[in-house]
Amino acid sequence: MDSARAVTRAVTDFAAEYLPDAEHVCVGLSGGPDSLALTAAAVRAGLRVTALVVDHGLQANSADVASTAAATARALGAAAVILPVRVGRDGGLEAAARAARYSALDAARDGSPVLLGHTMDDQAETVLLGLARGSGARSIAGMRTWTPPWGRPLLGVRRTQTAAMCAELGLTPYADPHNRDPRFTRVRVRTDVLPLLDDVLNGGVVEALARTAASLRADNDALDGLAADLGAGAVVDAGLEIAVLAEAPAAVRTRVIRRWLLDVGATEPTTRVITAVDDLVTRWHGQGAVAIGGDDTARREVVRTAGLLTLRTTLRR
Ligand SMILES: Nc1ncnc2c1ncn2[C@@H]1O[C@H](COP(=O)(O)OP(=O)(O)OP(=O)(O)O)[C@@H](O)[C@H]1O
Repeated sequence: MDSARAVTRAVTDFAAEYLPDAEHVCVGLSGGPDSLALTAAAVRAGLRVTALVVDHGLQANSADVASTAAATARALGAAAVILPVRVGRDGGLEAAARAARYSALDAARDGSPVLLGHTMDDQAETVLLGLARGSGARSIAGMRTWTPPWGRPLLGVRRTQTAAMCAELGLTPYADPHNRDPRFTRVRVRTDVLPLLDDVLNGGVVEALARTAASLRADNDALDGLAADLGAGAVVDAGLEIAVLAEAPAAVRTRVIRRWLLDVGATEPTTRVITAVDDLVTRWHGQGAVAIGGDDTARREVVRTAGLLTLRTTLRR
């Protein structure tokens, strides 16, 4: 029962640190080994647990998978709710399924935190993929343990441990064929790239990548703090003062710009938009504008005028 004990300990430690007052938690349960082990561990940790099982309706057997997962959760001593969702096609199937899943979990959680079964292996895959794609520090920093209402108690746990816990408890997790389908980049990273890299470097690669993520998160947090201080002094009449911004290093400037864009109502700004707005600060003299989207009725731009970045909304005819 070594793995069951280790995984349960991870959940107990997580709950003590982040949810000292919570008696009820939800668990996002796909039926796979990670979230099944998480559900069992949360019950064993003494929490009152409701397993939320999202049925994306994308595979012929999805309703059976969901009801088996829910039944297993009930047998473990948790309550279980199945949430059928309709998945659109916006931004690709995987992204649409993820968006539908998170919004269903959020709608069903009823004020409770939701624990997710991401493991150290997921973290390592995210870091490696981010590095290979030239992503910024924010995405290479990987997932956080606690971004309310989402908790990830298993980020320090290996996937081998969740599988072993399921075996120890006699649980049969669902083996999602997607998780073995080599057409998915992440699957190739998991099955081909990481094992090879681990072999070449004599082991420890997953742990090392997770350490990289953790140290980047610490650096990011420090830069976020500096940016918050600078941003507080740079906002004038809902605009951003260029002179204050221009003195700061790029990592701080771009953070102030991102925060300000969010505050003035931009949806999650892309790196391209942030870089273009930053160019208004560092390269433009006089006037300039960057489109930041909008909708059918209005066009939105960031404009540089008289030492200030401001948001301009123009109604479309
Ligand atoms: N259909 C689902 N219903 C509820 N929660 C889900 C669902 N799919 C994923 N999740 C949650 O998100 C986490 C990460 O999802 P991901 O797709 O990476 O995992 P997975 O392949 O389903 O593996 P596992 O179930 O073993 O965690 C899961 O551990 C689970 O907590």
